[in-house]
This record gives sequence, structure tokens and C-alpha cells, in this order.
Amino acid sequence: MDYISHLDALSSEANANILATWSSYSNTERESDSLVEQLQTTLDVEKLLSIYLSAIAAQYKISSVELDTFHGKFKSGKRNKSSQTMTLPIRINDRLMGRISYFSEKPITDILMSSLTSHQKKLIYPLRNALAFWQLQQMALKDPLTGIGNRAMYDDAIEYKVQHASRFKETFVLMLLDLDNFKTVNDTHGHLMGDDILSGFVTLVKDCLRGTDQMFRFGGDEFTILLEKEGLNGAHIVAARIHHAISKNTTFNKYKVSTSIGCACFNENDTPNDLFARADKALYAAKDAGKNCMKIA
Ligand SMILES: Nc1nc2c(ncn2[C@@H]2O[C@H](COP(=O)(O)OP(=O)(O)OP(=O)(O)O)[C@@H](O)[C@H]2O)c(=O)[nH]1
Repeated sequence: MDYISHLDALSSEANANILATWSSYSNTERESDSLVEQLQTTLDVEKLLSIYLSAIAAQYKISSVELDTFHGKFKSGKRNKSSQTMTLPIRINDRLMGRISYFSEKPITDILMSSLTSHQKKLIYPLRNALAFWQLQQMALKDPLTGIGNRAMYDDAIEYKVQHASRFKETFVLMLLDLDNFKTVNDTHGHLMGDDILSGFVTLVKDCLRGTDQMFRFGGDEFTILLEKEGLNGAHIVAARIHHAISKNTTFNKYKVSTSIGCACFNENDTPNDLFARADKALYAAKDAGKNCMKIA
């Protein structure tokens, strides 16, 4: 055999080996590798769950998965009334990260449980990274004292709200709230008492809002509220509710703290700054009018 023929023979032997290896690489393994690759494409917890659910839904008749962690709950899919539930823990190095509940249209058997336990292993590390990222995002966007969104979250929310309202010809109201006489609490009773007043104020105001409204701490003792799909009538009702709740609250009465409110209703073509400037002007007017009242601009 000459040198070239020898090389040809070696090459066809190598190709045959590759083909043999490839065909022994089963469909299941290919799917499994593809799931791992897909799970590495996002740090969004809900997207991860959705990718994971797509991979297991058809094979195991799973209609929904719900993740319960110490930091929050997330879910993907819709569970049917007839679904059977199975919950598996998620552990990394024996540390419990949370639990995933699977809602299945099939009876829960030992075989199903062991298949899902094995699939779930692929989710663990991408999920750990996504949860860490989610926690960082929460820290960056939430006010640690009161637990509501901070100024950065307000900036994002108002930008979205203005675009949404312009596109769908909707209306909404921006309310600015500033505590009255709050400095005296800090100066006389200390910052810890001041902190309690701030947290208590948020709890009290949130009880006066709908679940679809949003409240943010803008800074210091100043707060913003976005009243969903509301006009100025709605703003009057909400402001009256807040003032009434404060007037009935023993702590706020004891420390003589109330709130001034400035409101502005979104007009077509308003930018976030236009709307804020009007609400701010109204807030100044409320302070000038003797505090503890609401003004509109
Ligand atoms: N305890 C506490 N105080 C804060 C915090 N952030 C800002 N403050 C205080 O909030 C006060 C805000 O000042 P002002 O708005 O002028 O006080 P005010 O007495 O409510 O004034 P008026 O609005 O005119 O009634 C200052 O004393 C700040 O030190 C906080 O996180 N905790």
C-alpha cells in the first residue's frame, strides 16, 4: 500500500468510528444536552422555568411547575383542576434552595418521580445563578427599610407607564406624598422612631390602594404612587382615604405627623418629567396651604 492509500484507509476508519460514536449518542442524550444549553441562556428565573417546563411538558404531561424559594415564588404554565401534584426539594451540597411542585395530568408514580428528579438536576446550577441575580436586582431596586420600590424602580415604572398609557390611550395619576413635621420625630425621639414611622406610613398607605397601584419611596420622607387607570376623581377618593386612615392612627396622632399630597393626571404627550413637575408643584401648593391636604396641578 502506498502512503496516500494508507492515509485514505486511516481516514475512512476514523470516519467510521465517529459515525459509530454519533449513532450511539442517543436522542435522549442529545435532548438532555440541548436542555442544559438552553438553560444556560438566561438569568431570568421565570424564563428558566418556562424552558424547563417546555422540555418536560409533553413527555411527562406536566402542565405547570411552581418554584418556592426562601426569596420568593415563581411559576410557569397553568395547572388544571384535575392535575396531580408532586413536590421535589432542590438542594445544592445538601443545602435546601427551595422546592419545585409539578402539576401532572398523569398519575404520580415512582418512575415519574425518579425521571423528574434526574431532569431537575440540570436545572439546579442555572437556577442558583438566576436566583442570585434576581436577589441582586431586588436589592438594587427595593428600599430596604420599607420593602417598596426605590427611586430607580420608580424611574423604570413611570417610563413604562407613560409609554403604555400613550399607546393605549389610557389615563393614570401620579401622586407625590411628603410627610409633614417628620423632622421633629427624628430630632425629638431619634432616628429609630423615625424609621418606624416611615415603615408604618407605607403599611397604612398600601392598605388604602388597590393591588394594581404601585407605591415607591422616592427618597427621605417623600413617596410616589401610580394610580392605575384612574383620573382625578379616583385621586380624590384615595387621598381622602389616606388622610382618614392617618387621622385615626394613634402613632401618627401622637407624633403629630400627617402627609401632604400633590397629584397630576397623565395628559397625552406628557413625558415622565412633565408629569412629575406638575405633581411636585401641587405638593408645594399643599404644603403652602397648611399641610395635611391634597392639591392637584
Ligand atoms: N428616620 C429616618 N429619617 C429620615 C430618613 N430619610 C430622611 N429622613 C429625615 O427626614 C426628614 C425630612 O425633612 P423634612 O421633609 O424637611 O421634614 P419635615 O419635618 O417633614 O418637613 P415638612 O415637610 O415641611 O413638614 C429629615 O430630618 C431627614 O433626616 C430615614 O430613612 N430614616
